[in-house]
Amino acid sequence: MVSIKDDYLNDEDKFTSHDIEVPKYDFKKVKKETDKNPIWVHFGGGNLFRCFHAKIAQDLLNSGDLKSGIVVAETYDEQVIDDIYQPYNNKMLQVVMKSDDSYQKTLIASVGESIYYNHSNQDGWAKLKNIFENPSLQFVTMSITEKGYILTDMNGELTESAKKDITNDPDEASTNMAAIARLLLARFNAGKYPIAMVSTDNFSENGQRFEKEILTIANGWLDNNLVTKDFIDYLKDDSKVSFPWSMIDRITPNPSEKVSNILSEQGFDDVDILHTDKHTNIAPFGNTEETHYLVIEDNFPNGRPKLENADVIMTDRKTVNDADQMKVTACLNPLHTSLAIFGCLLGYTSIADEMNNSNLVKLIKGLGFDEDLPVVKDPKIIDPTKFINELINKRLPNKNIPDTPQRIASDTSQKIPIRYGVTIQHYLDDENRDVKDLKYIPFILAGWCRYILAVDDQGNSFTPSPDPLLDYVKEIMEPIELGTQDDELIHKTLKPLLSNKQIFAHDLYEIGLADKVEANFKELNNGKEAIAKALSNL
Ligand SMILES: NC(=O)C1=CN([C@@H]2O[C@H](COP(=O)(O)OP(=O)(O)OC[C@H]3O[C@@H](n4cnc5c(N)ncnc54)[C@H](O)[C@@H]3O)[C@@H](O)[C@H]2O)C=CC1
Ligand SMILES: O=P(O)(O)OC[C@H]1O[C@](O)(CO)[C@@H](O)[C@@H]1O
Repeated sequence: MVSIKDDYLNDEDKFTSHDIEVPKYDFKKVKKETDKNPIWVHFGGGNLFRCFHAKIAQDLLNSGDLKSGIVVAETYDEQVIDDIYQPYNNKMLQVVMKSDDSYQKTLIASVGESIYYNHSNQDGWAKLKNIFENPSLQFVTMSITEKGYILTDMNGELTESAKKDITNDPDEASTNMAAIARLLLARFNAGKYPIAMVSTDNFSENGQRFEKEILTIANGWLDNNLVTKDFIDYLKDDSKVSFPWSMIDRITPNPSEKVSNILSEQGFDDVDILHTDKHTNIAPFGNTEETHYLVIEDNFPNGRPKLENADVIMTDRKTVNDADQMKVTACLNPLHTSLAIFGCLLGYTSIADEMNNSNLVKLIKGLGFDEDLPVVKDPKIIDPTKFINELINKRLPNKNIPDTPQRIASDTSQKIPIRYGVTIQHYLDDENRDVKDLKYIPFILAGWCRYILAVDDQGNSFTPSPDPLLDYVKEIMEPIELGTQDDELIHKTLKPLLSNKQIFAHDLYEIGLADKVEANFKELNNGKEAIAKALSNL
């Protein structure tokens, strides 16, 4: 048997005899260097980070392009640090699930430090502040999920926590954005050192959103005389603090039981999957796909390691944005989310299995090729048609990837405006197109309304995936049950939902799309098996 905790430097054979590639560097030296000269901090040490960012750092440590390891900071889930990072000396096993059914396994040791960075943990609170006061720090990356950036409620008003954060001492910060702004304030006070703050979360213009939220906090502090105007100038000065935009793509499902069992059969010891109290699903191993893209705006005021040597595409903001729009608003995520919604409704628990349903394939091809592709810009660095074909023909059907519609269905309310709203906007902006000609997008939006009923196509109830707006939308849909066909009731019930710009990016009544959504909803809600029927008639 081999364990992550085994000494890969002195007992490399133990790993290689189990087909596990080991780091080419001494992680203890890397740890020392991380303590002395930190370069890279990452917020949100979840599965994507472990399988993607940490491997990039490993490649750079292997090639000598990076000397110190990543400092992982968790603001949210202390169990991730206490149970998954610390007991394994911050090491993990990356499993790449290839389409030929094989696994490529790599021991990753590129995390030099892991910290629970939350006001409730004063040690971590002080430690990360110290790291931000160090001039050597060059950049931060983040994968804290879309909801990690939220400072406002449904009405666009600051949440209670955000209000508290802007009136309180920065050292009392409770939201992620205020806790990070506190660190930038420490860096400013230590010597106005430069830094790049790179969001690698899955939403368009992520750098801009990140910057806006940090400035919301900082301006609140200014209004309350907690900081000086100099601090705001520092944050706004691109040569001091930059917020590069990024596009990230690598399907990284939660650690799967199947992979755990296979690893165990192959003689690997650390296979227990942890389901934390805060709903992170994480393990000493991470499972991911082979295909991956990371595109980052090259704006790093304090320098950076040669990320391009680890396959990262470094380019200008416009190209990042085009690549991101291509992926998040057109060629991947809208397709993924529609498979998530209809997969849950049809009782699927595997994305790959859904790809054997010709009606679902017809749906995502119609959405991707007929509605999204014609209005999306070619980013030039990645060919959109090739990308979408690779997704439909190779990535989604890969049976070796244990991805589930339930995972992708989480937080759908947060994803809809970007995944469908942007394409809708393109149709509204183009005088040669009519938004009313859209067929697949209204059908999918109606599918989500049907999903909120939490009853599948066989009439069985299911538990919807976590979503910050779930209670709100469930209450709206309360008057409707499976089989409701009363036009007036459907209209009255859906009206507050479909006119909500926070969720749909548009008032669907104002733009003339709501009638279609209501009609699609009625069809999808016409009793048992109505969804399968509607899909086949599409
Ligand atoms: N998993 C994937 O395939 C990909 C994910 N992404 C992006 O990365 C994000 C994270 O994905 P995973 O690492 O796979 O998820 P995960 O569930 O494995 O980990 C989520 C991480 O975010 C933290 N987190 C959760 N809620 C938070 C909150 N409210 N505030 C601060 N931190 C919070 C968790 O503690 C954990 O570290 C996604 O939401 C997406 O934006 C992007 C491309 C691929
Ligand atoms: O819908 P989510 O939760 O952002 O996840 C989407 C999935 O597709 C991806 O965009 C693939 O890169 C990843 O974000 C994830 O595997």
